[in-house]
Amino acid sequence: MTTKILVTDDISSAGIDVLSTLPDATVDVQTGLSPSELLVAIADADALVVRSQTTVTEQVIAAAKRLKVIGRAGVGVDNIDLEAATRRGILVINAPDGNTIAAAEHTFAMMISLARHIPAANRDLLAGNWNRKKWVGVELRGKTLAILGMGRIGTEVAKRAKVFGMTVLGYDPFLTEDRAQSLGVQKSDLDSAIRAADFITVHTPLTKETHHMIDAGKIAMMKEGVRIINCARGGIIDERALADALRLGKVAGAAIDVFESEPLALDHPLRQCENVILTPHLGASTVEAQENVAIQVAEEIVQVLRDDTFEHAVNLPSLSPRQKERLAPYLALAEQLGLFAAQLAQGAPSQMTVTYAGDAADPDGGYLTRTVLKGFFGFQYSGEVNYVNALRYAEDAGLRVQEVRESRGRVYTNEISISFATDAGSHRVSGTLYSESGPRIVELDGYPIDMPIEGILVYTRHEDKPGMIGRIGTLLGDAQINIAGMQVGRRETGGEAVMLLTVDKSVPNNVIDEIASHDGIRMVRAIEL
Ligand SMILES: NC(=O)C1=CN([C@@H]2O[C@H](COP(=O)(O)OP(=O)(O)OC[C@H]3O[C@@H](n4cnc5c(N)ncnc54)[C@H](O)[C@@H]3O)[C@@H](O)[C@H]2O)C=CC1
Ligand SMILES: O=C(O)C(=O)COP(=O)(O)O
Repeated sequence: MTTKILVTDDISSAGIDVLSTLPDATVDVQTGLSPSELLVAIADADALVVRSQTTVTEQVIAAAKRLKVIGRAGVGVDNIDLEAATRRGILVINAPDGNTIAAAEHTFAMMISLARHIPAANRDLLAGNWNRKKWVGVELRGKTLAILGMGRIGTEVAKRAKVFGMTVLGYDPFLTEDRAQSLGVQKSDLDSAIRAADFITVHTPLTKETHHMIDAGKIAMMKEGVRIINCARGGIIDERALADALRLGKVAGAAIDVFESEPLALDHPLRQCENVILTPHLGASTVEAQENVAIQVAEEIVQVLRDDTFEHAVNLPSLSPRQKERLAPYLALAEQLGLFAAQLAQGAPSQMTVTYAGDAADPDGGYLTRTVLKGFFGFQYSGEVNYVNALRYAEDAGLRVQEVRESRGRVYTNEISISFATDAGSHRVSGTLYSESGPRIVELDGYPIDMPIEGILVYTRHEDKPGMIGRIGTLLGDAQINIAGMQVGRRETGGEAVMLLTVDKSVPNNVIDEIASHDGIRMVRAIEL
């Protein structure tokens, strides 16, 4: 089946060229689709590429039967229902730095235009006037600029403001004192920054926390005659409150590139204000930025479709090449242990502890735990569970997962252990990775075992008395099931013993039931890996 890459917003042809390099793929460019047309177009798409115009709702995601990845040729992903995509295991990637300079320069253009009334003076002159007195502006030098959100764009704006001789206050929970100092920015809290500022510019994403971060209450705290710029996202500033403050003169001017609803409605109150500069979401609209973001996102889409690799996922932690190399061998071990644990469990556990010890304990952004859960829930939901949605499956199942890291393994140089309890009992399964023989199971419910973690296994816990192993062997033999390998263990003579067998074919339920009903058998599980 050919791969379909659906592109629903205008992206640079440089990006389309990159997408077209994927063998056996069709690049289907359909811009300006209505919501119902999008539902049809997305149905058989493997990848979707958008900018800010396409709204990727839960309904769109539900209509997509094959979608693996959504690429955002730009930064903000607030037009994509991330939660719905994550639940469906769809990777969302963006192009985080391709348009940084374009957005920072647009912000600066807006700030200077506000300070010097350039658009209004231009309009006035074109109307036939020559009003030199009317358009006297202010200088940026010596003024205080508050930057709310000191990420990529905020930082570039700060650098430029410093060159213009401005005092820069930065508000961002992730701005460290050291970083602020190195940029010549004063780290500030939100209220102090907006109280002190002559100019305020926002550069956060639109989230629940930043929605209406600037509202009527915050505007009331600002200096009379403050000037406000929003080249980040509509909704960070309450537009109605801003329009009121502009009309009253509390805010001397506002330059707005992005709106709560785009395109901006004809009767929107900001259109009625004199002292505003409005642009139609042009922050990223430079030739250079559009090439950058289109190429960046297209290259990643091609990589994801080709071999599942990516760098800028929004809903999955990205790993450095070094981390990837280190983790690669542990992925099979973690997934097999998860799959083993799922078949060991009878009933749903509410708590699981995954312990990483020795060489398996390096920080990995939770990647191995996602892998364990992919195995665990993959047993029940097969192809539906992947790295993107594994944590959601755990949440939905009410499973709390705890990670423990120990610098040394109990016996081995690397160990991964999963322990959990259900109504039917507690279990713990541990594995290690031998460089020569791959993943092995090394402990089961407290008993030392050493077997490759693969194939078809039968696990029993039984009374440690003569004849048990023989009886189990006979029952399997009667069912024409050949035993290929065997490990037994016990803690003390005459107590409980365990046995792990590898067998050559699947063990039917009735054979398992027969073994279970045998005198002295306490537990039996068939486990397929
Ligand atoms: N007008 C346009 O065409 C463009 C708009 N944008 C918008 O600009 C936003 C920022 O872009 P980048 O700087 O590239 O993103 P970024 O991720 O590098 O920076 C965002 C910063 O906001 C901070 N932040 C998040 N929540 C915050 C809060 N509640 N209070 C204070 N700071 C908070 C983060 O810590 C981060 O440092 C994007 O999310 C996008 O919505 C981006 C590019 C072009
Ligand atoms: O990258 C962003 O977040 C932007 O807002 C740019 O939007 P656009 O791709 O120009 O629709």
